Amino acid sequence: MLVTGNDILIPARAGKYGVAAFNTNNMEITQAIIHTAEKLRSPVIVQMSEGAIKYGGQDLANIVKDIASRASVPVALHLDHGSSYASALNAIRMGFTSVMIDASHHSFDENVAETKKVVEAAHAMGISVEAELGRLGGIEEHIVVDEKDAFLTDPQEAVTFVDATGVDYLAIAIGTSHGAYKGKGRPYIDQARIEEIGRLLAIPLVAHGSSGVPAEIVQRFRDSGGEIGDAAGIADEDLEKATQHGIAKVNVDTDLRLASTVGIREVLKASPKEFDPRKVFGPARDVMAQVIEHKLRVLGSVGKA
Ligand SMILES: O=C(COP(=O)(O)O)NO
Ligand SMILES: [Ca+2]
Ligand code: NA
Ligand SMILES: [Zn+2]
Repeated sequence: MLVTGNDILIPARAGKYGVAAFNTNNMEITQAIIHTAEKLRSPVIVQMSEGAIKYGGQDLANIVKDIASRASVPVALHLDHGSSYASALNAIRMGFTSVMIDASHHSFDENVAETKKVVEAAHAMGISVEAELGRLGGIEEHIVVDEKDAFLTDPQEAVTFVDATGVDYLAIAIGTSHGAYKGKGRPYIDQARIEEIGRLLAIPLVAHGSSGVPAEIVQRFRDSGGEIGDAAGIADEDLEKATQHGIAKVNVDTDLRLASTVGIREVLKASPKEFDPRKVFGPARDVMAQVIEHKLRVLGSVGKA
């Protein structure tokens, strides 16, 4: 069933498990996410960035809403990295049940002001809101945040921010970053910082940049003709630990991008004569389902629906 972000994340925070928020851009990605969540009796969040809305629009949002509404587990449709009040309201008009307003690259006061506006409007319509405090490294959609500017979330500031805005869940910068290159080798996750913020805030916390970039998928990507440098993602045990101290929503996009491309590359390489799209996109869906299953198990949301 299609529900709000709070319907999924408040129980997750209380139950000390993480709920994956997977980015989608088409039908097959959406099917892999929701069907795997149903198979494992897991709640799940399907999210669309502004780029995905540009790419698939209301057509894609309607595919997500339709599959979600018929699903046997709770599913929320979430706007990822909404860049403005207008963008958040547009998503709500499209039927999203959760929206992120990401004003973390602005000053603290501007972030508070923008977030407050979205919270008031969204709550008037029964929609949950995510905001962000602190800056991740890597590329945040259009904003490139280089390492020295990437700053981690201050626990006291987080309390002030949540009190001032009434936001439902808070994305915090704890060492993760977007994309396949999350720093040299295993990214350092500031667990002490998560524990401190989790002690001070009862609301669900959000970890962005949480793809694991599994070595096996990276190898298959290379073996099927893909080119990628020494990619690294967050370690499973770091993610598991974070969910014990308040992280309840865990954003994953890169892993599905890699998995779907592996599925497609392997078919095209093995069967040069193939041109039935179902034979190309079907395997993409299967590889994504494997990656999704692994993530749901790592986060502990299996059987929670
Ligand atoms: O934070 C993410 C995705 O992060 P990854 O690049 O690690 O999948 N989306 O908002
Ligand atoms: Ca941000
Ligand atoms: Na988000
Ligand atoms: Zn993100």
